[in-house]
Amino acid sequence: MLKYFQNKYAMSEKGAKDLLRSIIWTVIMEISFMVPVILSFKFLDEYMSTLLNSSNSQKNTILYYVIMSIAFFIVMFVIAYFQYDSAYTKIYEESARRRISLAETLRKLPLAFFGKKDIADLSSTIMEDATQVELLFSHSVPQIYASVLTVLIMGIMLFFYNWRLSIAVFWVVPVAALVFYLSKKFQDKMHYKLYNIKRDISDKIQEGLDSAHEIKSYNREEAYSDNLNSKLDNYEKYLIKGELLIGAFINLSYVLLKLGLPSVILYGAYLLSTGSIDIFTYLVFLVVSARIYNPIMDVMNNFALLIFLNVRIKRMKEMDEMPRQEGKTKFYPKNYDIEFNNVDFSYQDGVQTLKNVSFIAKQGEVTALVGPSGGGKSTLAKLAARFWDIDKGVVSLGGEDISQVDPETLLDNYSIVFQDVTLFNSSVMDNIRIGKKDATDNEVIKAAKLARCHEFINKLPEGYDTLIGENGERLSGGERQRISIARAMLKDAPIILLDEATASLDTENESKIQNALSELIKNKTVLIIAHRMRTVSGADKIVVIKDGSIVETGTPSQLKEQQGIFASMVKTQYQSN
Ligand SMILES: Nc1ncnc2c1ncn2[C@@H]1O[C@H](COP(=O)(O)OP(=O)(O)OP(=O)(O)O)[C@@H](O)[C@H]1O
Repeated sequence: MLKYFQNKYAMSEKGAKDLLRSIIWTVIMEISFMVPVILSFKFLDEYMSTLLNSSNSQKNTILYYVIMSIAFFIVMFVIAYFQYDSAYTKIYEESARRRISLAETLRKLPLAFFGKKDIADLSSTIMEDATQVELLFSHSVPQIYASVLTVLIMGIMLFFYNWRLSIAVFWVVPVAALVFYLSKKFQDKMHYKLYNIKRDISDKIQEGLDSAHEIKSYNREEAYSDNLNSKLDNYEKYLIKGELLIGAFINLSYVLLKLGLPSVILYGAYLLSTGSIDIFTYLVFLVVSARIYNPIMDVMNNFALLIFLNVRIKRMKEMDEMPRQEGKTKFYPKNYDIEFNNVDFSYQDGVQTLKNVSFIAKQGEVTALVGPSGGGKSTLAKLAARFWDIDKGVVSLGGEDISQVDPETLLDNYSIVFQDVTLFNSSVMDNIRIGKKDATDNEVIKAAKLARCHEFINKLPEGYDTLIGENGERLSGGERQRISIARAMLKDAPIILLDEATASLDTENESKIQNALSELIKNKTVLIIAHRMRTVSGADKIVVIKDGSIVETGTPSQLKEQQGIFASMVKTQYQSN
């Protein structure tokens, strides 16, 4: 049972145990709710017979039942306490564990996995799905299982008590269940469809938020909102259709269930008149049939939620099963040479991005990756830092295969400056300090000066303490890039990856930064991607990548002599300048 819960609901062992405990307590609580009414009838039955027999034991009977009632009240209180604790407190603990484990999974996913579209999806899995699952587990799942068990236990007990009346109580259950079962396939389909439409809408909204500038500048607002509106209309249409049809099936099942009570009244009255049962038995069955259908209705009510839960759990499982990157957390390479050895890589099955790539980026040298757009330069740089794991071959650092090293440990050795700089809505000081958590203010300022940031930071309203807005919206492209360079300066790691690092800088700033970078990169392994040939002319080695393969390697002067792609790129750029 525990294993079943663990697999079905992607739970920890402790969570599965708590769920089982919660189900048991809910069953005990459901059954205990019937006891006071039965106790009252028992009391009435005995009290009446003592009255009729004019016996003297009336007082004793009352006292006995008062004590019983108080004792039972206490027992019910204790049961309710344990039920609450197991269904809420413990389930929330599991939920916290689930969120932590999802977040932990995120840490271990390949870094490059976090494309923009995926982020909307991931955050909805962590926040919305986890919240819904939490609600379902505290409010519905234990109740559903408990309801089924309660009906089973009560059914068996009643059957032994009086099988004929039990049939009158329970004949409606399989009939209602059949109608319900027949509608299940339809409900499944409806929920799946609705869920996907909803996800599609949140993706669309996220896309709108991410590309608000582009939408405005290309006058695409109307097209965007028409598209979103039609998706919302579609969602509403399905929602109404689904609610109506599901409601119709569920109500039909309810009506069928309700036929149970009149069956017991009529058949019980008949049995009573023939003397086959006594009045107490008749009353007990009336009480039971007034209550027993509630748990069954609960199951039906919550069944749709269970189907919905399955969809969400499936997504969580998918996330849990994504390939994680792990490896040793102690890593001391003997040098910082990066070597690609016969590397194949593809983002998607069937579309090979890199083919049989081999080259070395040596420590103390600047290795420049150049080539036509889409050739695979950025991909190569990302693979050098294990943003993805490769399909074939080896990428090694200091002779050690990086796929065996924990990505966080590995990245300690890298300073990375990308085209798209991510800044956080905190102070400039904190944004630079990301490069080195324990850096002093003076160290941050020194790095900022080297990256030519100091001047513009001082002009900000509160200098280094200025909050720079969501993703640095208050800074220009060049300023953001310089902040990113300052981070790299501060981190001062032995390997430097520069992806178009100076693309958004004006000529004056670019040359200043080039000087600063030349300080930074001394005796380091530098892998630089640059389109501008001026940037790479000082490189020690050029690697030309075209269509995912290396087509030329050598020093700039060697390649110029070869009259190949590099030479023609240099020529074209100087002509256009
Ligand atoms: N995350 C991704 N998922 C799928 N395909 C991708 C992804 N990133 C890049 N690609 C594809 O891989 C190929 C190589 O892209 P890459 O960005 O490495 O080229 P590049 O040489 O750096 O291009 P550019 O100079 O234009 O930046 C391209 O065809 C690109 O469409």
